[in-house]
Amino acid sequence: MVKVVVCGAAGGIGQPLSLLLKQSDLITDLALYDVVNAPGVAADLSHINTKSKVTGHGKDDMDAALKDAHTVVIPAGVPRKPGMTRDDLFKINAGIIATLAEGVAKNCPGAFVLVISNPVNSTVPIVAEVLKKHGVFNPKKVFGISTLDVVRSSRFVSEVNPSVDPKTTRVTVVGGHSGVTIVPILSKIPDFVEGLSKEQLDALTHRIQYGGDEVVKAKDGAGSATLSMAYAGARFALTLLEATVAEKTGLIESSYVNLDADVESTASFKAKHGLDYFALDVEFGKEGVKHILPLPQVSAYEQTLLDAAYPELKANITKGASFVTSA
Ligand SMILES: NC(=O)C1=CN([C@@H]2O[C@H](COP(=O)(O)OP(=O)(O)OC[C@H]3O[C@@H](n4cnc5c(N)ncnc54)[C@H](O)[C@@H]3O)[C@@H](O)[C@H]2O)C=CC1
Ligand SMILES: O=C([O-])CC(=O)C(=O)O
Repeated sequence: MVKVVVCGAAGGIGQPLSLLLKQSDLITDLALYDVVNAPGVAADLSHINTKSKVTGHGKDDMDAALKDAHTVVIPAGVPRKPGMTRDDLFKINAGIIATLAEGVAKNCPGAFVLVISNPVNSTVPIVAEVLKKHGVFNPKKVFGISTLDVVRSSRFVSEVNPSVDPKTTRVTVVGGHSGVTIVPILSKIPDFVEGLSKEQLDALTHRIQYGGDEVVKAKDGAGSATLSMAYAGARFALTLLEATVAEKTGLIESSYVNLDADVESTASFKAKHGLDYFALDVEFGKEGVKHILPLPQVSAYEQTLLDAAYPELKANITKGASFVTSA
């Protein structure tokens, strides 16, 4: 059985994400959990003629939804409105995430946990601390989903230089998932940065760092990115399933992870910056994180971006972790 659970499945991200996951033959059971409308969404999706069996689980049915899950994807919680930062969501979403992590610890302690709910920089440490409290934390299995930053980068780069194919050009984005903590390493794209003026580089970098705000503003109070996030979340989840279920090798996605997932590769970076979590390119294996690729060589411009990211990231991590440890 390969059971995938979507928590927050009736929401703006949850519904299209569940639809995309329903396309996969690697999934045998697709469980949709939400505090509202999950049975309706499940009934609808269950008519699609692919292999997985779809079940819907309402408010009082979290344990059954999570029972024996292989992978749990979490887009549960509130999204931003114009004028808010992702950190403004902490007050409501921290408790939601902690409750779901308790459910994971109790019902599927060995599951891969993919955290979409914001603020990702803090919600991932919350999940980790709850799992630690229960003695079931495996840093190789908990992922913050920063894939949308990579997806956006590929697209935005192709808009600046139309000879770049957005589908095949992967941009490495490191750091975290909010504002200045999102650090695109554009210098790694062959022959790209050299052709840009300083103004173009500034504008592109800003657009990648604040791509979420662009959508929040355009939706004008009706929420944040949902369709592009569902695409990005499905891409991440399905790639992880290819590695863990189909045992394909050499698969890489960027993710915001606990650096202890690959101590050998990250120990000196962690010691130097005092950070427990950071988004880096991650190679997947059967058990989740196989290898965290080291921070690539960066330009002087990118070093300035990194220097701005570190303190904010550190504060976000501490806030998330202490929500659990000092509760
Ligand atoms: N990581 C990323 O790149 C991105 C993250 N997000 C974040 O994803 C989250 C969800 O966004 P949307 O789907 O647009 O919001 P939404 O409000 O449309 O959907 C959220 C769903 O979560 C459900 N929910 C609330 N409390 C729950 C609980 N305790 N258990 C289970 N379900 C619960 C709600 O009923 C709702 O259906 C937000 O925090 C948003 O900021 C959004 C876009 C990108
Ligand atoms: O901006 C937001 O609040 C949602 C998000 O994380 C994104 O679109 O990157």
